[in-house]
Amino acid sequence: MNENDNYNEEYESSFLGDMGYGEEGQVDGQSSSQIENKPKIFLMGLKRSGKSSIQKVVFHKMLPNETLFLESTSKVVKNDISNSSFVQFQIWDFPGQVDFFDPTFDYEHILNNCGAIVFVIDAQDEIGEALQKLHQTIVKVYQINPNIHFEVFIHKSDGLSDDHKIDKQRDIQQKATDELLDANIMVHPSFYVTSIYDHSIFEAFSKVIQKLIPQLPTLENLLDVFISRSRIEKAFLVDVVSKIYVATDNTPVDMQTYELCSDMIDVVIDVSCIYGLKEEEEGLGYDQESHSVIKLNNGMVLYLREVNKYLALVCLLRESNFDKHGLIDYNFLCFKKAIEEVFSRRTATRKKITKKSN
Ligand SMILES: Nc1nc2c(ncn2[C@@H]2O[C@H](COP(=O)(O)OP(=O)(O)OP(=O)(O)O)[C@@H](O)[C@H]2O)c(=O)[nH]1
Repeated sequence: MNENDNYNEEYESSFLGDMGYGEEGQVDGQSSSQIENKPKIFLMGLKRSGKSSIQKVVFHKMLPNETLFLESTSKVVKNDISNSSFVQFQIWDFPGQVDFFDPTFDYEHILNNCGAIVFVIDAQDEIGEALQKLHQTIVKVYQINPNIHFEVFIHKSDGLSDDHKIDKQRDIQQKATDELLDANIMVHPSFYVTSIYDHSIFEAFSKVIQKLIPQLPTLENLLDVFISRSRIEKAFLVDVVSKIYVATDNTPVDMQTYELCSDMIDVVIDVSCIYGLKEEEEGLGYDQESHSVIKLNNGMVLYLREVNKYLALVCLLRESNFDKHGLIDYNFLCFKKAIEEVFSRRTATRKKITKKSN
């Protein structure tokens, strides 16, 4: 099997292309070496476990119900995800029927630039075969590139009761880690219970991607300082198009809060598109003017500000702490400036690397 014969490139589906964004995220303007050098995330797992659906729902805004009509993938599908300044990577969707370790497939070469392997297990199906394949994959990949992160999605959890979900996760986690210990493989995969029918898939993908962002500790520190100075309960730095959060402060993430913050982006963009854009003007309805405050009936306030053309800061705070909102606005400007610095350093470093490699 030849690598080049077996993938479909779906670069045209990049959100950047859709939104007409240019500069850094430009897909068409990138040389093939630039595209190749982006970290890769591999989606693997048995047939019909839900790999293509995950990719379509998270990065292509496909409605979960529409995935029912997805055909089985027959070739490796490469997707270039360049929608956010911090999130630039490729996703490779491996069909369940393809044997990744077929000797004629140049897997050693492609594993070298791989950042993470997301292994999808259908939680509604028999797990024995999936666990076996997961084990084989980890053992082989670890020998070639021990730096790859292994992420296991215990998927289609919507079909399970809450108790059953916990049991399933415990069972899979226990069996998978025991087998690795027996084989003396020092890998600690992360496990997530996911479904495309709720926000769990976005939360899990956010965590997978965060591990690939070298600036993550800086972003988290900035968010910590920002929330403590502004008396905010929770803040997310969200990629506007995919709704993946690239960073959050270090207080625990509650799924409902994340869902609320993510829904707020939709509300703001929908209202901007309907009432904010001039006639015949096309666009995402999101620019440097975008900001919004929504007071909820439970005494909490949602606060959204544009950070750059890809990212929004969405916060949840108590209404009683919103009295000094001038202070929050001021702190936000300092936060935004700091993010710009992180961003410009990154761009400068990249340019240097590109120059050197030329
Ligand atoms: N209930 C439920 N069904 C899901 C979920 N995710 C995917 N599915 C369904 O699972 C079926 C298979 O999904 P695909 O995304 O085609 O699976 P795949 O792993 O890409 O399959 P191959 O291309 O054959 O490797 C589809 O009917 C999806 O609608 C989920 O979270 N919950």
